[in-house]
Amino acid sequence: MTRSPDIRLHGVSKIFGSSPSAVEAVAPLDIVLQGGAVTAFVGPSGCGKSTLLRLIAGLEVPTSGSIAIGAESPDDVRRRAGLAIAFQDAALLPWRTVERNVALGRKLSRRSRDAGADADLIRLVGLSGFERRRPAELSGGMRQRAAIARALAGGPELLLLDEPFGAVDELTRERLNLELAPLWEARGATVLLVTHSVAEAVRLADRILVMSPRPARIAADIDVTLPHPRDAGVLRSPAYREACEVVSAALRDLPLTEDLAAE
Ligand SMILES: Nc1ncnc2c1ncn2[C@@H]1O[C@H](COP(=O)(O)OP(=O)(O)OP(=O)(O)O)[C@@H](O)[C@H]1O
Repeated sequence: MTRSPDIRLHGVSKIFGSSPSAVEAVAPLDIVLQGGAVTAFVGPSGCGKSTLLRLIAGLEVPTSGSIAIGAESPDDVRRRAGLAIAFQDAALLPWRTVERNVALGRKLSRRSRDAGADADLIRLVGLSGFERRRPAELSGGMRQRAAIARALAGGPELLLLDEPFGAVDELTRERLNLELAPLWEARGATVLLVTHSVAEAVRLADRILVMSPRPARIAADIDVTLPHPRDAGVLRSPAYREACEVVSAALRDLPLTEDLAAE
């Protein structure tokens, strides 16, 4: 198994629109995100987390700076289907059934995996029996789970998850957290996760970047050294509670707005 390459952001910023109504979403950022690791981004609503993920996916163009995934640009990686995205709004193709959406994820990646693996993924995300349903016939949480199965079906080296479990009930979310992690770990994939849940970030991530209010800057950079798999035993440990407290404290320490920070 070859480890996925590091992602390097050099002076990356994003400003939407132009003066006087310009919105600075991301302040110039220099970061290296380790290949093969899970990095979680947490921070206040609207601080620029999704924009950062969209920049790394090549779906937005930085206003300044550059992004490299190994020796490639995000566009190169996206074009050869080396990255997969599961965003909040679960963009499935509405005219395709669950199984055909998942199969598309596999086919686009041009990797030779058999269709049986798709069925395993559909079962894993709890959608057995719903293979022939179209997105409109599913609940919001089911659509999110189908989107995750589709994202994983291509065996991407870079997986971008933006609040992927937002509409999923707590029990299913816990099960997915536990069962999906081994899939990307086995493939050595790099995972970037945006989440509003501190518990989920600590459960899944090797590193947590706490983002400041807009424009996004890195307010805290926290390594999570808990062992994998992070099963019920780990979740009951004092070390897990301690890690959650460190992240919560970093969030509590954030200024309410950028203006307050400057005062
Ligand atoms: N296409 C766009 N055009 C103009 N402004 C945008 C665009 N996309 C995002 N923004 C603005 O950039 C800022 C950051 O948005 P972003 O979606 O990245 O935040 P977020 O941290 O992911 O928020 P949330 O946690 O609520 O999903 C917001 O003020 C948003 O209104």
